[in-house]
Order: sequence, then structure tokens, then C-alpha cells
Amino acid sequence: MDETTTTTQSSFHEATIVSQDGSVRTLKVPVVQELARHGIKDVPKMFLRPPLDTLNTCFTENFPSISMAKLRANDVEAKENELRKLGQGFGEFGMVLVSDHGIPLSLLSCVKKVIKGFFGLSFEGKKRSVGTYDTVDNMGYGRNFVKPDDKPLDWIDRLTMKVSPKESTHGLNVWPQNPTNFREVIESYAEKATELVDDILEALAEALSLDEKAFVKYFDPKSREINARINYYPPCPKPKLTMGLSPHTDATILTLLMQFDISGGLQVMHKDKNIWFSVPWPNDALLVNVGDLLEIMSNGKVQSSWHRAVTQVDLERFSLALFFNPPLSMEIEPIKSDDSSDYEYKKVVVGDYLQHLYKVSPTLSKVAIKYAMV
Ligand SMILES: O=C(O)CCC(=O)C(=O)O
Ligand SMILES: [Fe+2]
Repeated sequence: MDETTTTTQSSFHEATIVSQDGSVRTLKVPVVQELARHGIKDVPKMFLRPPLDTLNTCFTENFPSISMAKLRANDVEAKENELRKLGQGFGEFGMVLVSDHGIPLSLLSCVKKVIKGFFGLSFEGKKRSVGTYDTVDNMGYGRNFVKPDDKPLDWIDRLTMKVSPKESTHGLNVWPQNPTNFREVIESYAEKATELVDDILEALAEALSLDEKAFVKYFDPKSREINARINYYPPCPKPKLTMGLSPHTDATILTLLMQFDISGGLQVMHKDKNIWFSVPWPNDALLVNVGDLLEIMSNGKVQSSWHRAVTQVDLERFSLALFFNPPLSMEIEPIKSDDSSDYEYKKVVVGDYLQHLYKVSPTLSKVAIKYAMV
């Protein structure tokens, strides 16, 4: 039978719910892709929330954007200019768009193709393709984040995999088997993306007048953690009453995002203006997002972004996030520089910080980072 015709409206993800008192139970959550496929008009209550402030969202042509080609070239003046934009963008929004990134467009096309191949399968087909994830938290297809009882659920389907270190997936059936080249393609992309992220971290160190290796030295190629998450936001009949991805910061050093098929959806809070901005994301540009750990390491000179994804009526959207982290057992702290004497952040163990963030999430504003503040 055709894979795409075997779905039913009664497909569910199993979501683990942790209540305030610590008790744990499992909730069956409708698969939003299946709801959208069946053209539902009434969004189930568990996804509804008070009307969104979307009318207050700002649009700007001047969103921070850097050219990697200029940053990597030998033209001193052009490089200085990109370094300034990088530092400024990370300081104001906690993110910058990256053009001329050097990752072949043919590879980006392959990434889109395998992702669409997977999400084009029926629900049962997807489950068969990915196998089970019994021992890895938050990995796998479609599990929702662990949420307190009363919080509305996000309008999203997800697929999360460990990319690095490779041994960490040993024995687990963590990658889709269908499409057959899924893993190979995403790993090739992650390899190129890692070079890009290393270059950005070196550039950032230069922009902040730190030693060039100040950040990348935490990123030993053998031990660093890279997770990949595909976010799929199907069309939603009630965009003002739902959220694709609730406001959050990423528990990373950096996150690299690519998106398709449409450019709207991601919004970010401006640090001082306290207004949501829609990210004007050109085709084929990538987006690099500051996570909480880089905020700590830079002693607040760059800020992790407070961001969210909204839903849209007739449009579907995919994004692929690569989350870059040091090993969970590593300690990080603000990097000493000549001009800093006051440290606003303290030493934390990466894994402890991540656990803290997941424990307190979701929150209405950026509070998890306070755990790492003096
Ligand atoms: O869909 C997007 O653009 C944002 C995704 C995101 O914030 C995440 O995966 O952490
Ligand atoms: Fe995020």
C-alpha cells in the first residue's frame, strides 16, 4: 500500500508529563502532521493558548547578517566590518544570518530531500523507520518536551538524533532507515556545518579581543556533542491561538539553523527593545544562534537569544537545528580577558546546566541563565 495513504486521524505520540510534584505520567498527544493532513478545523484544546501578541511583531530589513566569504577572506577592512556585525548581532539579538557560508547548495538540497522523504512517510512508516529510543532522553521521532500538566503543547512534530560523538549512538536505533541515505546526508551536512561553526567561534573570539582559540578549545572534535533536530510545523488553522515552538533559549554554545520551505515563522526578542522581531530569512542563508553556554563563557558580552516559532494557516515549514556543545562532564566559566575584572557568571558543569534548564522550562522569560550568574 502507498505509505502516504495509510494514516488515520487517531495517530498519537506518547508524551511524558512531569507534574510540579514530580510525578510522571504519559499522555497521548495527537500527531499534528496527521491533524493537518486531515484538514481539521478545530484545534484540540491541549494546543490552545491565550491570543498571541503577534500584532506587536516587528519586521526589519536590517536584521544582523554576515557574509562568511568576507569573514574568511584576506581583505582586512571587509573582515573588520563583518566582525563588528557579528559582535553587534550576537549582542542585540543573540543571532545572525549567515550568507556565502560555503556549504554547497547541492548538499542543502539533499538535506531537504531526505527530510521531506522522512516526513512524507505515513505515521506508521515513520515509526518503523526510526525504531526505538528507550534510553536516550528527548531523542527520536515526535516526542514532545516534558511539560507541566497545565501548559499548552506546541504545534510541532520533531525528529531528534545524536550526531556526535558517534559512539554515543552505539546500539541504539537512532537514525531513520528510510530514506536509506538519511544518515549519510545529515552527517555530511553536519561535517560542513562544524567547520562553519568553528570559524564563527574563532571570529567571535577575535571580535571580543580574546585568544582565537578561546571558544573552540572547548570543542575537541572527538568528544564534542552535536545533536540534530528537525522541527516540522504543519499548517495550522488557528495561528493566533497556537505556538509552533514556545519561547526558549537553547542550552548550547551555538545552534546552527537551516529552514525551508518558507521564510516566515522564527521570531526573536530584541534584548533592549523588548519587542518580538520576525527573522527575515533569505533562501539558502543559515542562521547561527547563541546558546546559554556561550553567554556564560563570554561573561554576557554576547547574549543567548530568546526565540520562538509561530504557526501559519496555509503554510508548512521545516527547520533543521544542529546543537553544538562541549562534553556534558566539562566545566565552563567566563573566559578571562584583559579588560574584564568583574565576572557576572560562574563556573558550571555543562550537564548540570542542561538539567537545570530542562527542569525549570518552560518559563515566560529568560530565567534559566540565572543559575549561572554570580
Ligand atoms: O524553527 C526554528 O526556526 C527554530 C527552532 C529552534 O529554536 C530549536 O529547534 O531550538
Ligand atoms: Fe531554539
